[in-house]
Amino acid sequence: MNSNTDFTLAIEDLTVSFDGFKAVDSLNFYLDQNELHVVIGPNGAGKTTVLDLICGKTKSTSGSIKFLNEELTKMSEHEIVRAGVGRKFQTPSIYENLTVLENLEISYPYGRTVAGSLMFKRSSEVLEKINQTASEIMLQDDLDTEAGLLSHGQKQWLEIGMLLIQDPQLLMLDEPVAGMSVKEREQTAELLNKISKGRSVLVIEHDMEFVERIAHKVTVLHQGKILAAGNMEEVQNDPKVIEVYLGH
Ligand SMILES: Nc1ncnc2c1ncn2[C@@H]1O[C@H](COP(=O)(O)OP(=O)(O)OP(=O)(O)O)[C@@H](O)[C@H]1O
Repeated sequence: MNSNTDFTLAIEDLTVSFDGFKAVDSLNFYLDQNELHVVIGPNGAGKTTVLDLICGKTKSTSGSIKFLNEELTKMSEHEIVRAGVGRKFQTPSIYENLTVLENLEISYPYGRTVAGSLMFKRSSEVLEKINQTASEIMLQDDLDTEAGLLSHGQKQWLEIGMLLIQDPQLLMLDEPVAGMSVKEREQTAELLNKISKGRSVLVIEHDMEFVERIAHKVTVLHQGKILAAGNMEEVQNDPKVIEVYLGH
């Protein structure tokens, strides 16, 4: 067994059964700081379930998930967010009729409710953080734009910004470029490369061109287990991976 202390995230022997069906089966998985790790694999492989387990949405049947040495399997979803885990789902959950600035402000960790944070007086510190986040997500010129008017890609970036403003040490993204234009994909690749510095990023993705652009490491899941792991080249040339996933 690895020593957990060196990793941002250390998953050991993690299993979840749904009515006897093991969606995740004795999984071992480690993530370093500054690492951008992509999980790929066929439909039903267990990718989303792994993210659900990490963020506490699904409870494990057995095994351990250590994040910065805290055991996540014992914590509620809320506690896991506060411990520094941010997760972006496929469909954006931004507030369409609020501006970009207001969306970012709502997500600032001082206010946990919409009403609470809107009533809070904006301090220069908060504004500075909002501006810094907006430029990171390429929306610095859209602070006063209603979120509903943004392009599909910009909405996805805004949601990433709403997570970034909370300074998560682990950011998880489920198919972040689905539905994006070619240009937006390129910009998202740059964005993810930037934001993996100083934290860990875990991405589920099917678009192999995008995976190639961003991944430091790739893990291939199949039937709840790791089929292969390594850098993109190793994984792409693995006959098992070609057989169950890339060859299709
Ligand atoms: N809450 C649940 N109850 C029962 N079965 C579930 C539950 N969640 C997931 N599963 C099953 O676990 C398996 C893994 O699903 P999961 O969504 O993690 O796969 P995935 O790799 O993310 O697939 P996709 O690429 O299609 O999103 C599937 O067979 C799914 O039906």
